[in-house]
Amino acid sequence: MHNLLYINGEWTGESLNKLSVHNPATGELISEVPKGGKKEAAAAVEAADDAFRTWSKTTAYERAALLKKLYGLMIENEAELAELMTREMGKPLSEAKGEVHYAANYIEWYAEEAKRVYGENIPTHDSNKRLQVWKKPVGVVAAITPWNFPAAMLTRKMGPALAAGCTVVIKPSSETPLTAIKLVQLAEEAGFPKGVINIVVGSSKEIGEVLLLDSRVRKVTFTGSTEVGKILMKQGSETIKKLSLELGGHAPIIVLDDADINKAVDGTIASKFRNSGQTCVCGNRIYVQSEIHNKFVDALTEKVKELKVGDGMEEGINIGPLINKAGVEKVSSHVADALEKGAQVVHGGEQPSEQGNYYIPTIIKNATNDMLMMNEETFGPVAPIQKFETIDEVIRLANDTPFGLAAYVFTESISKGTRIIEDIDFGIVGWNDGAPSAVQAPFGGLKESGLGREGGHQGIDEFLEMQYVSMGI
Ligand SMILES: NC(=O)c1ccc[n+]([C@@H]2O[C@H](COP(=O)([O-])OP(=O)(O)OC[C@H]3O[C@@H](n4cnc5c(N)ncnc54)[C@H](O)[C@@H]3O)[C@@H](O)[C@H]2O)c1
Ligand SMILES: O=C[C@H](O)CS(=O)(=O)O
Repeated sequence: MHNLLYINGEWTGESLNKLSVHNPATGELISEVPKGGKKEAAAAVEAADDAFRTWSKTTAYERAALLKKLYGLMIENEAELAELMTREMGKPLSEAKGEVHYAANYIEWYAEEAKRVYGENIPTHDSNKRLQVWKKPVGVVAAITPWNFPAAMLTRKMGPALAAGCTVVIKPSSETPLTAIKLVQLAEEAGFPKGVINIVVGSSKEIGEVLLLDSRVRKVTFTGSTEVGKILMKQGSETIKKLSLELGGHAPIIVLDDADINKAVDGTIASKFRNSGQTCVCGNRIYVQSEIHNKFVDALTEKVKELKVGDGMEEGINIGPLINKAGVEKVSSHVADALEKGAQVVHGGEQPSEQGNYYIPTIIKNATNDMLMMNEETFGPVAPIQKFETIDEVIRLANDTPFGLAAYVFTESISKGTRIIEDIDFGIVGWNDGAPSAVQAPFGGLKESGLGREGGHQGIDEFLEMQYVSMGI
């Protein structure tokens, strides 16, 4: 099967100009994909709008059956999907296999949630009336996804949208379109009717304008940078789009003096270095209380030195390449800025060689709040450590950011942990846990990290409208 666009049940786009997909580890050309634009986006919206009339009338059980078939096909194709992800995005194969299951589990979870969309009976004030709340699918959904989790960020949207009875137009990142196209191929194989699922790859500005400005698109669900999220919010206001925004983060990791050092080190590594530090929930700044500071730095350094850097297709690799040269340049500039402002490199702090988009997993100490990496997403394998004295101080430091996605607290004290978590403004908190994400839990941020939640029973509400019905009898 070629890598094409999928619109109204047809694989199309052969005659269009192509965009190239390269392996970030080797630079090799993996595949070419048609570069779609306004025309293809408009055709996809048309197809999704037509299909909505029938798809929205299917039963929850019919939709659940198709989602379960797609789940089964994803698991059957785990190896191919994982290799595709590693080759187009760079993450180690072991992480890519994990993402296939994470992504498939969103499909399975929402196959069941489809059957639990309940309305309400409201106690009437008038014996001649009956009051009810009916739930209905919102309509045509545009799903715009990032490159760092090419499968999971798509199924976290596609799963609930389809389960609710919506139709979808997918716009994946041009860095990693192949995984998304493969998932749509599997959806076609599962038997989803034509027009229910459509995918358009290409000019994000052109495609985005169509998806955001066409009134037939009733919902836009976006995962990506806060900068782009703000653009989409402005565009969506033209037709009052329902919006879900899963945006950037800048997670603090807080380690108190009474922390279990092993939990704190293992949790920091899980949070910081997963996907080579290219996740929205990565710890971006590490605050360590003064008494435990040196012990924590030594223990973390010892573990980080064991992380192996290389091509994610090789056995035993923990840190793959960053997505592209720009990613490496951003990490290097953040490290250089920190060193200029007085930080010290404990381990790493450079590329292993000029070849490939690799960066050595890095530990930096004596970080201070004026450094770029303490304020902007580094999106790379760099762990800056700043010492603190009091709980009030670290709550102020943690909250001093426009972001509010994830945060991590390592303490064995129930009272201290509760006090900190109550006072920090983040949508997701790992308490002695560096990997909190789970399909059954609501994922999302506060402040400039986004709007709405994905995952959990809350995630399907983003694709439903409620209708209040007052019935005279
Ligand atoms: N909160 C979350 O769940 C979450 C998850 C993953 C990544 N992210 C964030 O995403 C960012 C990294 O991903 P990225 O580099 O792909 O982000 P990005 O914002 O550059 O791109 C995300 C998607 O938006 C598209 N896009 C870009 N400009 C657009 C426009 N004007 N109109 C329509 N679409 C447009 C891109 O092509 C891509 O498909 C980081 O900030 C990371 O924190 C957040
Ligand atoms: O990068 C953002 C992803 O949502 C991370 S997670 O795999 O969902 O934790």
